[in-house]
Amino acid sequence: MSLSDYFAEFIATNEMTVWSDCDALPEVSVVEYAPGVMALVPRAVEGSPEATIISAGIHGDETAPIELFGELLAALDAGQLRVGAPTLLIMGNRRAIAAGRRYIDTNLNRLFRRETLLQDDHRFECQRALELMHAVDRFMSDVVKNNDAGSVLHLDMHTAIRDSRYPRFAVEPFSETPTPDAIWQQLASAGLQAGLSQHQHSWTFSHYTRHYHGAQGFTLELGRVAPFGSNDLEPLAPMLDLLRARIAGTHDSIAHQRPLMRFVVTDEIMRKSDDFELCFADDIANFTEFPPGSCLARDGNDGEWIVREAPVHVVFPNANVERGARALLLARPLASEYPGTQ
Ligand SMILES: O=C(O)CCC(=O)N[C@@H](CCC(=O)O)C(=O)O
Ligand SMILES: [Zn+2]
Repeated sequence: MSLSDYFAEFIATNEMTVWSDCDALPEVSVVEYAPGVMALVPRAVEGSPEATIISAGIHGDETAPIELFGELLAALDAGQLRVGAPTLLIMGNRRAIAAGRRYIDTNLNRLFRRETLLQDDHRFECQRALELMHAVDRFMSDVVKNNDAGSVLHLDMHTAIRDSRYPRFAVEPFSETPTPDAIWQQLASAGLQAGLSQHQHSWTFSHYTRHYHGAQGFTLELGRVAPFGSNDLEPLAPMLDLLRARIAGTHDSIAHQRPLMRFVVTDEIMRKSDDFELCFADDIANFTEFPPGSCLARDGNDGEWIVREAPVHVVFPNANVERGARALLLARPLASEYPGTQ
C-alpha cells in the first residue's frame, strides 16, 4: 500500500483504514500510531537527525496544507524523497475534511489540554484530540532520544479565514523557553513573512508539543482558506522545500537570508454573549492596524472594546466563534524585523 493511498482512504472512508506495509520505503520503519497518524523512522541513521512532526487538516476546510502534505506523500511513494530523520505524519480531522468544514462538533484546535480533556466526552473532536495527544506522546517517548525534545520541530499547517498583510505567518505558542534563532531562520527561509508570539497558553495542537514535551511547536498560517484544487501552491514552494529537507534530515544546508517580521500578542478578546459583534468589516486583513480610540468589538452587557494608548494589530477576528471562545487577538510589533531578535 502506498502512503498516498492510505491517507486518501483514511479521509474518504467511514470504515477504519487498515495500513498494510509498503515496498516503497524499504529502509524505513513505517508504523501506524493511530488512524491517519504514521511514524516514519529510518532503520539506520547517521548522527542524530532532528525529528519533525508534520500535521495538516486539523481544520477540515483548510485545504492547502492537505495538498502540500499530499505532495510529500507522493514524493515518498515515488522514492524521490528519502527519509533521513524520524518523522510523524498526521492528518487531523478526517470527518471535517470530508465534509469541507472547519469542525464537526467543536474546534479541535482548542482541545489539547491533558488536565481537562475527558475520555468520556464522545464529541468527535474530543476523541480525536485524545488520539493525537497519545500519538505525539508515543513518538516523543519511543523515537526521540532523551534530551532531544528541544530539537523536535512540530509544524501544524493551517490557512486563515481572511487575507493577511503577511499571507504566510507562524504562531508561536506561549512558552517560558524562547525559540532558538535557528528555528526562526528555518521558518523565514520557508517563506514565512511574520511570527506572532502568544502571550498565554492557548491549548492548540502546536502548544501541546511545546508545553508538554518541550518541542518547537508552531501553527503555520499558509495563505487563505480555499476549496481543494483552488489553492496556489507556488508561494508555498519554499515551505515544501523545508518539509522535504526536514524529512530527509538535510535542513542544515538551507540558505537563510529572508527577514521575518515579529509580533507579540498583547490581549485577546473572547466572545462572551450571543450579542457579540465586531466594530469593523468582516473581511479586513489579518494584522490590520487600529489607532487609539478605535472600537474593536461589542459584547452584550460588557459594552465596547476600545483601543487605548498604543495602536494594535488585529489577528484572527471572527465574530462567529462558539460562546467562550477567542474572537480576536491584539498584537504589537517587536522592535526588529530579523529572526530571533527582539
Ligand atoms: O483565520 C482564522 O481566524 C483561523 C485560522 C486558524 O485556524 N488559526 C489557528 C491558530 C492557532 C493558534 O492560535 O496557534 C486556530 O484558530 O486554531
Ligand atoms: Zn486552522
